[in-house]
Formats: sequence, C-alpha cells, structure tokens
Amino acid sequence: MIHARGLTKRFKVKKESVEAVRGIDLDVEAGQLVAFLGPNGAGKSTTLRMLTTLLPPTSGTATVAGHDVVTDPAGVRRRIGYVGQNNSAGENFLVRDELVHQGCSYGLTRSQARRRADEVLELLDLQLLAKRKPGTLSGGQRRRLDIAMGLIHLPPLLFLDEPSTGLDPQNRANIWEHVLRLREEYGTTLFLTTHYLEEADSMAERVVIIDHGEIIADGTAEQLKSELAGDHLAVTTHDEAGTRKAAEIAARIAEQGEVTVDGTVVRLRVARANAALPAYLRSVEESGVKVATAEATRPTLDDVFLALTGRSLRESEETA
Ligand SMILES: Nc1ncnc2c1ncn2[C@@H]1O[C@H](COP(=O)(O)OP(=O)(O)OP(=O)(O)O)[C@@H](O)[C@H]1O
Repeated sequence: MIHARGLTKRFKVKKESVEAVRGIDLDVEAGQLVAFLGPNGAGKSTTLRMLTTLLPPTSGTATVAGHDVVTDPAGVRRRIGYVGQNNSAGENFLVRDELVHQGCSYGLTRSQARRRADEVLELLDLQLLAKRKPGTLSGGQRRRLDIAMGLIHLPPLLFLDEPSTGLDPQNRANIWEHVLRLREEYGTTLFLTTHYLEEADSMAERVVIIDHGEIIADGTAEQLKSELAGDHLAVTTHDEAGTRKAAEIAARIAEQGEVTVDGTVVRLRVARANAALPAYLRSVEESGVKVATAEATRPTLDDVFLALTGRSLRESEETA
C-alpha cells in the first residue's frame, strides 16, 4: 500500500537548509495499522505530507495506493484519505451537507455522495449531529467529522495526523474505538502519527519511530520493547553489604545496560524478566543474601526511544 525509497525533504530557510526527512525507506502492506512516532520536529508531518502529495519530495520515490506521488499525484489522492491537524470541514453547510459536498468533489454523483455521507455518519456516530453546523460541535465530535470527511470516498488507505491530540482521555478512547471499527468493517489501511506512546503501544500492530528525519526503529511494540529496551528488575535487600553482593551478581547477568544501585535497591535490565528474575533471585539467595522485595516491569515505548537515542521521547518533546 505504501512503498517509499530514499524519501528526502530539504527546506530552505533563509540561507540555511533544513533536512526534515533524510532518506526514508518504508513498506506498509494492505490492512496494517501503523503508528508513526517521534518527537517534535522529527519529520513525521513532512513524511506524511509527501506521502499524501501535499509536498513534493526533494529526492527519492514513493508509490502510495498503487500510484506514484510525483508522477501521478491525482491518482494517489483519489485512493487515499487524509485527516490533517486542522479542521477539514468548512462552515458553509450543515454537517451532512459538508460531507455530501466533499463526496461530490471526489467525483461521486449527488445520490452516491448522500448515501456515502449517511454511511460515514453512522460509522462515526454522527447521525444525530447531521443537521448541525460544524462550528457548533465539541472537540471530539469535530475530530470525528474530520475523519468522516477523509472517508467519504471510501479510500483503502487513510492517513491521520495526530487524530487524538488535544482531546480528553474519554474522547481519545472514543476516536480509537471508531478508528478500529473502521478497520474492522472496511479493512482500511491506517497510517497515523501520534504523540501518545501508550496509544501507539496498545492500539497499533506496528510502530515506526522517526528521529532527526530518519527511521530508527520499526516493528511491533512487543518486538521493539524486548529487543531494544528489555525488562526492568528491581530487587531490594536488607542491608548495604547484601546490596553490594546482589549488584555484583546483577552485573554478571544483566544483558543490556548498566546495573544501578539506589540505597538497598539494585536495578538492572534483562531481555526477559520471566526467565531472568527467578535465576537472579536464586543466585542472590545462594550467595547468602536475603531478598526483601523483587519486582519486574515491562518497558514502555519511551524506554525504547531512550535505549536508541539516549534521550527520553517526552524530554525531547518538552525541549523542542
Ligand atoms: N515549510 C517548512 N519550512 C521550513 N522548515 C520546515 C517546514 N516544515 C517543516 N520544517 C522543519 O522540518 C523539520 C520536521 O518538521 P515536521 O513538521 O515534519 O516534524 P514533526 O515530526 O511532524 O513535528 P511535530 O510533532 O511537532 O508536528 C522541523 O525542523 C521543521 O522545523
């Protein structure tokens, strides 16, 4: 559905050149739900804008929904939906009429557009709001209307730029419910950017991480977490001598990263906690040290980003 090779975008700002995207290779198969993650300024929107033909690449190639973004942008646009960060519905018409108008602009006849408008209104639970003006909708309702606008021509591929940003947790969950329903009912391929790591982790089957214009990780959240970040173990002993001993043993088994000691707590990272924790506890107890508490935690996608870049994604966001 998406095949990009060496996709690059360079902007000229005064006399300086900004390399927003530096040679991206990407293949997305039909039916996938891909979350595109990265800190502010990483190049997410620029990539999305190139894939949706809103911006020409500086170099490289991309075929999207079977059409080349440079030589056949109109072909790409007919086959994709794009839900940007700004409202896509205008203020001239009522909600349903906005949808019908959008359908007609995609070449549907008026009666096809009406039928399709009713389908997307139902899919996004907007039926009761069909006769309202878009400006009177709440933030979450408005975002659902934006998604409906992107779906009016039944595209096999939908791009969503930050679909849940700015919404409260309840509305975010509601948007996800609709996005997942869309995929279930129509098999739509979904490619979305998000700042919410937890959402990408739990909802997307594939996570692609971009940093400084380059893809630095690509896989399922589980793969990325176990291959790149590892599980965390924290073991507490009763005294400093015991902690020292436990830290020495930890240094021998820790597969990734260093061992840290904080008071009487020893922390380490291992590939798989369920195998490593019992073995570690056995070794510590055999050395004569009594363990007070032991805890294993799974990493987050932020730990993955930290392991790859030495920075936390959240900190990168805050300093950007
Ligand atoms: N039109 C433009 N002119 C100049 N520089 C640009 C332009 N658009 C983007 N950039 C720069 O390209 C880089 C990537 O920006 P982009 O908007 O793609 O990042 P992003 O990952 O989408 O960030 P955010 O999460 O903040 O939306 C940034 O350094 C940005 O300042």
